Parts: sequence; structure tokens; C-alpha cells
Amino acid sequence: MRIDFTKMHGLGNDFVVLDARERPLPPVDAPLAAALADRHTGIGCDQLILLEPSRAGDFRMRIFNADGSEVEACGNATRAIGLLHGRPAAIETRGGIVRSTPAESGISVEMGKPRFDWEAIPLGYAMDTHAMPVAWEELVNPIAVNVGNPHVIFFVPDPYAIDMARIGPMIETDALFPARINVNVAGVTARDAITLRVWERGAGLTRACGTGACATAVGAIKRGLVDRRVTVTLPGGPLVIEWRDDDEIVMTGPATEAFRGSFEAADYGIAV
Ligand SMILES: N[C@@H](CCC[C@H](N)C(=O)O)C(=O)O
Repeated sequence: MRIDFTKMHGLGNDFVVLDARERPLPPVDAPLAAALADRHTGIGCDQLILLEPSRAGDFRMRIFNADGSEVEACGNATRAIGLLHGRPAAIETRGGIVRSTPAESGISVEMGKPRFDWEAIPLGYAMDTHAMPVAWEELVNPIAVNVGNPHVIFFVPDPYAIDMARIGPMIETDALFPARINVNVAGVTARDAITLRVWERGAGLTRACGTGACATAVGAIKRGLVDRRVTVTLPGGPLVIEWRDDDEIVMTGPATEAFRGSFEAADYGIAV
């Protein structure tokens, strides 16, 4: 049995998309997701996206990191799936319903409302999440926010001076974060501009992270560093993030289909 996939990306954060909305597929579990995501022995991606029918929205989007872990939210994948769908969609995720709409400059997504309480991040114990009294080497006093998935944000003079490949995994797996965490290092360059790099939970350094851009913009607004509409520039390019007065975070940016293909189920140990 051959299984079709679509390879997509948002600013270079790349996805293998399996579409089970119309026709059921064999179950996807963590080992299968990790095998398909492997860049040497599989198709290769930062996240595997599985689309399924939903009662709560137009369809459900399940998100697996490259290490196989299933997670709640993915901003760039939501834009990619919005592009694939071709019209406005209410998309059910583990993090809640998100709404994508085609826009002049790509796809806009209503990502939901941020949460700042320590249990919602989640943290391992009670702490002020707006100015956390913690440090990892030169990374100090972060802010933590959950935008569907958990993020910690450090504001630094130059994000490109931080050795993220070394310090990112240390923070991601610190006991303070029982569900692990996405690690953002951000530099504010103007009232409407932020430079950002992200060490993603379960995927490592990616070219872009949509939820990271949302969390960082919200964190910078909370600290009074930027205005409520800001361009966040990642290694892969810019996203525009607005934190509206009704508390909703709106992300706008590009999404791209790279190619379509198929694989033999048996090659990945899928019994049919
Ligand atoms: N690349 C994504 C985030 C994917 C999930 C994340 N690694 C997590 O574990 O929460 C994005 O664009 O938001």
C-alpha cells in the first residue's frame, strides 16, 4: 500500500503532511513519526502533520515533532495547512481551535489567547512567569508563556551570539519544565521589530517557529518593549504578529508547498 504525502514549509520550518480527512490512514505513532521525519533514512521534516476529521472544527491537525513527540500547536504548520485547504478554516489542535484565513501576504492565523500562569506553562513549581528568577549562563530572567504550546523567552543584545545548539537542549530538558519547553532568544531592534532564534522542543534549531514568534511578541509587549503589532524576523524570514485588544494573537506570513510524493507503507513497518 502506498501512502501519499505533501511536503510543505513556512519560512523553512518544514513539514510532511498526511491527509486522513477523507480516507483513513493506518495509525501514526511516535516511532513512525520519527522514522518519517528522519532526514537521512526517511522523508525528512521538522514536524509531521496528520489531518483527520473533527467534530469541533472543519478538521483536526495533529502535530508530531521530529523526535516523535505529539504536541499541541505549530504556527508555521497552521499557515501551511491553511494554504493546502485553500479557504478559511477552523482547525482543531490539542492546544485549542485556531482559525486560518488566506491573506494578501500569505495566510493569517488566529492562534488563541496567551496564558501566563505557571501551571499553564507548565512549570515544575510556582514562580512569577513575567520575570523568572532563573539563569542558564548568560541567559537570565526569562518570561514564560503558553500560546497553545510552552515557550520561554530570553531578551538578549544579539540572538546570533548565543550558542543555541549547546544551551538550547539544556534549557529544553531542565527539570523546571516538566513538559520540556521551546527556547527563544530574542533581540528587540525597534518598537515594531524583533530578531528571533528558536531551539524547538523535540526538533532542535529550526529556520522559523510561528508559535515562538507569537510567544516572543507577546512577551515583549508585556514588558513594554514593543507595540502591539510587530515584525518578528527569524533565520527563515519575517512574520507579522499582532496581539489584539481582545487578547487574541494573530500571526501572518507565507506558506509554501514544496512537492508531493508517496511512500510504501511496508518500508516503515506499517502493517496493512
Ligand atoms: N515549528 C512550530 C512549533 C512546533 C512544535 C514545538 N516544537 C513544540 O514542541 O511545542 C511552530 O511553527 O510553531
